[in-house]
Amino acid sequence: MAEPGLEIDGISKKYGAVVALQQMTFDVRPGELFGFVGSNGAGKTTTMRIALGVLSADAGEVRYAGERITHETRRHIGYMPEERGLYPKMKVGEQLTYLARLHGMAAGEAKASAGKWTERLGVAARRDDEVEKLSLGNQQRVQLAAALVHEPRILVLDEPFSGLDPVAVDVMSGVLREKAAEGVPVVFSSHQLDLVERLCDRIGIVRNGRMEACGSVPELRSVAGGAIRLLVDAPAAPPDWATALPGVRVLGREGDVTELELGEGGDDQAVLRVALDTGPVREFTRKQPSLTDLFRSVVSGHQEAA
Ligand SMILES: Nc1ncnc2c1ncn2[C@@H]1O[C@H](COP(=O)(O)OP(=O)(O)OP(=O)(O)O)[C@@H](O)[C@H]1O
Repeated sequence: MAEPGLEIDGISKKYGAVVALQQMTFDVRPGELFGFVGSNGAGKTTTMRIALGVLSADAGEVRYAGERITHETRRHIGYMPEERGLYPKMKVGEQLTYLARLHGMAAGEAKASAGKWTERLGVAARRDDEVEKLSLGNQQRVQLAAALVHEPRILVLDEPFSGLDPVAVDVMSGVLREKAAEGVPVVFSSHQLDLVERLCDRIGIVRNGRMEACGSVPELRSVAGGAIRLLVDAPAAPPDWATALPGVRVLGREGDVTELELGEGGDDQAVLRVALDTGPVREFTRKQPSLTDLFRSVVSGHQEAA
């Protein structure tokens, strides 16, 4: 069994009559980048707040390295809250140094760490500016620096990528990969599913406060099952070339590319032979469902992906 990292075990939470979490369970292993995805209101922020200890659970347990998480362990979590929590009137460098000191770093070490992370996140030139004078994207870089400045052993980030430009996304992705490579369990929530698919080792899909599906993208695909789709680029083929094939449903055609779904009795080799009979075949590929397709299928409760 893999070494335990951050474990969320059977967490339930109600806000008055609103059920926010029902037996939420998953784990983030050391060195793993875990993507936490779900519709608005699914329960991601609530889970993260409970992991951090700013909110208490009605039931369940959060563990780190096999032990129930305590006030002391929580000091080693780097957290990026959804509602961002910087002091707008404080200078970037001073603020980061202050936050590192709050987490127990010595003065010199805190200053050096603030310097290192502003450098790494591309905001070193803004160190002496007040946070409120920075653009939103740069404030977000500082917010990530605030989560990292005390060199945490666990990273919990609530939508760290929202509103970032593509370069900032690359910087942020690089830093998260680096922290994971150092053995830190990293969990972040996001609605940017392409990015989550590219970046994460495993993904948890949340629906109505429950973990509905959890695993790597190939694992999620194999659980979802579903029909095989083919893309066939046959430039000389007439528009109806595939309509009479048994077990084949034509989903659409864009330019020379026809998208097909194989059902009962459908045979990809028969499709290829018929396509070749029409002339050249430039592309013949199986189309894998993307994380967005899998998400839709889990959230809507249907196997059919868009
Ligand atoms: N302070 C609160 N008081 C009452 N209900 C709340 C409170 N915070 C969250 N909720 C409710 O709990 C549920 C889970 O919300 P949560 O913010 O955890 O979802 P989320 O997955 O982070 O959503 P989003 O993607 O929109 O940020 C929702 O039904 C929400 O309305």
